[in-house]
Amino acid sequence: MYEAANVSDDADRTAFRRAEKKYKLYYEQDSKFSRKKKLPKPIDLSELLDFDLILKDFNKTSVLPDGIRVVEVDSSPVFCIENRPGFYFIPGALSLEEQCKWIKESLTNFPQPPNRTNHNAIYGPIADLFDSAKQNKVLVQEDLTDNRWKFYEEEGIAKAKQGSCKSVSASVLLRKLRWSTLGLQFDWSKRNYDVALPHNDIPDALCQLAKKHAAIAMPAGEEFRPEGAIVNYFGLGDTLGGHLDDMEADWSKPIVSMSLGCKAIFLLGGKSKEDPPHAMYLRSGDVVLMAGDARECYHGVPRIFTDEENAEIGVLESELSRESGNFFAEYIKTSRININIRQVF
Ligand SMILES: O=C(O)CCC(=O)C(=O)O
Ligand SMILES: [Fe+2]
Repeated sequence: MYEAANVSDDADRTAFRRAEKKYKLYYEQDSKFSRKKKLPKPIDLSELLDFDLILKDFNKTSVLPDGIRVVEVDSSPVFCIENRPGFYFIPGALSLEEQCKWIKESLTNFPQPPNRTNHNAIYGPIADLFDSAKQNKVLVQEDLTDNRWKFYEEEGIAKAKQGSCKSVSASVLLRKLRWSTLGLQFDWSKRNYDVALPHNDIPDALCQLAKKHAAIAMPAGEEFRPEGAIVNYFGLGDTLGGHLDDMEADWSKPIVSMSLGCKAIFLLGGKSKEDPPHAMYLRSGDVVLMAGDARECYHGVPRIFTDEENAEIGVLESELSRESGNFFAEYIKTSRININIRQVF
């Protein structure tokens, strides 16, 4: 499914790869300041599709840019791209309250065992990562032979480390959280769903939300069945390389993909990496659907924005800090979370 963003299999040779390089984060020396200071290199954003703007213009004038179509769902516009059938963009689909709820769930409950995360391979299952980070705890290796790790308060570390065990702080682990899986667990080494792995159902409220937004992309008369989900966590400089999600049985069913936190650039290519991709902004609250032909289209995230001007999460940040203290707000200020929900069978 995924390939690392920095693989050089196709170097600069494909249109998709060239777009990834065009939008990814590079640093350059800042001539005005000290020699060491580096700043993000400015990029040309003029070709990006901005569905927030398209929506505003459409509401005012009923005019759409070339190549963009609209379908109305419960009197809210859903946008399509003419040459990418099966792709749907629902700007601002999630309310502020829903965004806050799913950010909090993504950080607290979703990475809890039996759900797996990228940390499983090294540390085994880790419970209560978010709370441990909040309490400045440290994960210490207890037993070398069976690779057991346990959280300690900072003052307990000296004792725990007497045997020169390895340790890592919970806040570093939270920063390095890259994915967690909900429902049926995806096995990254076998690149498939492993139904034998213990798992919980996807929470009902998330299922209902996914079903509601999936409806427009579903074959007539059928209801979306959320069976597995991948939660992606992005910090500054993190990318998701061009890929297809092809491990689900029935590609007529959509992938329902929700964006939370900092604004990102999404590339929607074609069925070949030679097809020039459409580049578009994904903002907190946007929902994207990929069904049918669009399931065969390469896509990826070459960039997230964490600077105040581009991240566009001021309202979200203040709402999060108002209702639940600074920890969630601090995390999301420099992060993006994507929840993508799939019908597996
Ligand atoms: O982060 C995104 O918006 C896309 C995620 C995605 O394509 C995936 O997880 O398969
Ligand atoms: Fe994907």
